[in-house]
Amino acid sequence: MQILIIVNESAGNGKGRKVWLRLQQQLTITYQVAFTEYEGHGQEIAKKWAQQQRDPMLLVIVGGDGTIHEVVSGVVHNKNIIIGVVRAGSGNDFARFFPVFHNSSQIEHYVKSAKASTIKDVGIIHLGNKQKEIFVNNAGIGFDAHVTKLINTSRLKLFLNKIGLGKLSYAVAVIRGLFRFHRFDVIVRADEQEWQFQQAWFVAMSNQPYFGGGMKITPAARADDGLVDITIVHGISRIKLLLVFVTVFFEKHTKFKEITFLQGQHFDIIVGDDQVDCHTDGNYIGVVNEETTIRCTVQQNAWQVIDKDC
Ligand SMILES: Nc1ncnc2c1ncn2[C@@H]1O[C@H](COP(=O)(O)OP(=O)(O)OP(=O)(O)O)[C@@H](O)[C@H]1O
Repeated sequence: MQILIIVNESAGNGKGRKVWLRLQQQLTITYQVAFTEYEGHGQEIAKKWAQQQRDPMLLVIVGGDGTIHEVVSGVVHNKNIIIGVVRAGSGNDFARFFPVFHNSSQIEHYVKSAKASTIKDVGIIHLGNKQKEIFVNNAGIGFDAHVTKLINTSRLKLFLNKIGLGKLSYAVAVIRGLFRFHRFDVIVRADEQEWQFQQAWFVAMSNQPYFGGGMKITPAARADDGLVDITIVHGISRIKLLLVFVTVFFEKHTKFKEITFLQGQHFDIIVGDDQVDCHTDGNYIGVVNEETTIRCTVQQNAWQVIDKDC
């Protein structure tokens, strides 16, 4: 079985490089390696390799959720590619739900043994007619995407990274976002049904339960049920939103009347504001407005992951 390792050395504020150096020292099997050098490069590398592939290939990703998003985007519907991940990100929501490799011996054992894999769903969002993106973990519009944008554009992150406090940048961005963010009205439609929400903080579209670095926001989401799970947090104060974030860690947020859970095969989402931020798997993708219908669907049998924790 051919093995390609795609490494994002910058993932997890430099953790990618450390994890890779350890793997490199320990691996005794034959493999090829490619390093991502810029945003979107993971998708380009994965696509190029997958197109040439005639036999099964294990594609090992050393990185976080954003790198996984890019690589899976490059190989969806390619039956020869099996994804294995060695987590090296900051949030690592993928690794909280999907099976991953924890060390080099697990990779070697997998390659030498039965090489079992399972087939998973992928979420899809269309932003109007212009843009189509997949999501492996989740996509979101509103507060979570706004926080992602703040982290990406903040000079504070560079500074915190320099002094070894990079992990703080998420907390700082959440607090800044909490005071700046404008809540928005939103309509969600599915077949004949319509729901209207006022003063929404965010709409999360999930393929698996975890979001934002370990919050089990959508406990019912499963990546092989052919369904997408929508969570809308609406009509609550800033202080109560913080309370929601705390209770998510204990799965008590499901009791709030201001959090609505929907499940289905497809949804149309229309915001009543002119600039609402949007992300897929933690990668910021831009803004949507009243003119952009966001169509969210799911595709089954879209990609393969190693069968279970090795
Ligand atoms: N060499 C590089 N330098 C800078 N950014 C890169 C490089 N290679 C890839 N990237 C970008 O880095 C982004 C972040 O990577 P990734 O999501 O894996 O790490 P993370 O944000 O620390 O982890 P997580 O998403 O799990 O919190 C990716 O979306 C990718 O576009």
